Amino acid sequence: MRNSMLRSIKSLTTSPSSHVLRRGYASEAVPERKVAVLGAAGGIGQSLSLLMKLNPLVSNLALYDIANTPGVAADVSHINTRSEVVGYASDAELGKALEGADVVIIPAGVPRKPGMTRDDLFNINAGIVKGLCEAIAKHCPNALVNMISNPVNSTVPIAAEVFKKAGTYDPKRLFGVTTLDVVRAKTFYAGKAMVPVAEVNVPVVGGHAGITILPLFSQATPKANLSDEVITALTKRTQDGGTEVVEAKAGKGSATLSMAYAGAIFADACLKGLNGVPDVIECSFVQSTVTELPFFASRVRLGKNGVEEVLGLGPLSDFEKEGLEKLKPELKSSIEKGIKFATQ
Ligand SMILES: NC(=O)c1ccc[n+]([C@@H]2O[C@H](COP(=O)([O-])OP(=O)(O)OC[C@H]3O[C@@H](n4cnc5c(N)ncnc54)[C@H](O)[C@@H]3O)[C@@H](O)[C@H]2O)c1
Ligand SMILES: O=C(O)C[C@H](O)C(=O)O
Repeated sequence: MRNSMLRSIKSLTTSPSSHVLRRGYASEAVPERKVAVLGAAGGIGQSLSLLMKLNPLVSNLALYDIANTPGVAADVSHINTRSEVVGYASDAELGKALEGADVVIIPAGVPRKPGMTRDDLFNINAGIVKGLCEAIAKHCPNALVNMISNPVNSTVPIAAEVFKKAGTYDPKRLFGVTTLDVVRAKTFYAGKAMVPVAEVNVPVVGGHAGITILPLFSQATPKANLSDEVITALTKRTQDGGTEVVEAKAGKGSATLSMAYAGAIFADACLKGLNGVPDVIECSFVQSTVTELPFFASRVRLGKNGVEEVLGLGPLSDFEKEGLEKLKPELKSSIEKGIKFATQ
């Protein structure tokens, strides 16, 4: 389909039945914000598009995929919330999808099957991410980029190199989405610590694959007196959380629903930061000087320009210090693999 506008339906901005809109418009002016989802018709993309349609901070939602976009865009566009939804279905329409975007979320690419590592996705996903980032550099160089496509430890460095080559790189605007690791760590911790899950906070640092995922349960709140054995088991479960889902889905892909939830939380934090909401803090895989590695996930303060501040690791237990040293060689090599791919 050549026409770039597959579906464009303005939401019912005056509908008295919309609680979301009443909340959004009652007392404060909400700025216009465009969010683009690249890979919007996929397992993550569909649920994430739904969740972004429910977000009152979004005024324009651009849904892009190389397959099945019209149906997803038409479907999501019928929801009576603030944002206007437009679907874009081919490479020729990617520029229009990106134009004016404040936040670009990328869940495009293939997922794992049982027995695969995230790095096994590199050969296909590296090229997909590179192409999409070239288009971002051209059409919305100032957007905050939320990279979901795996292997995140390599796709973020690929994006950075593409942007450097285009002369648009701003490390404050590039994020690897590691929120799902935090979501899992919170859930698993709450179960063992017997505390209300909604009150739990756990930083997760490092990267997003196996042992590079390092949850800092010594800093978890509310505090609980968990044994070393339980902490070791919680750490392993968090590191293997993706594999747990891949195996349960038995060949039908990897985490999509929990990832969409996590992606929506992270994009919402980016939008809040852009809108000047103070003290918005999330963990993310960003350019970093927290360790000697050029990219590293840690807590990040978000603001009007993206990353306001990359926060340090805080005090680590001996177990976490050991985990930190163990993860560095693997993370380093994944970062270097991404850089090499993009610069060759
Ligand atoms: N960061 C994380 O925590 C996390 C969590 C879960 C999954 N993932 C990763 O997210 C990616 C997507 O997973 P999924 O389950 O949604 O896969 P999926 O196969 O269900 O969906 C991927 C979508 O990407 C689309 N696509 C492929 N090439 C594209 C391109 N060039 N431009 C636009 N769209 C394109 C496909 O058409 C498809 O609709 C995988 O790489 C997966 O490993 C990351
Ligand atoms: O495990 C995967 O392959 C997908 C994702 O990275 C996850 O953590 O669920």
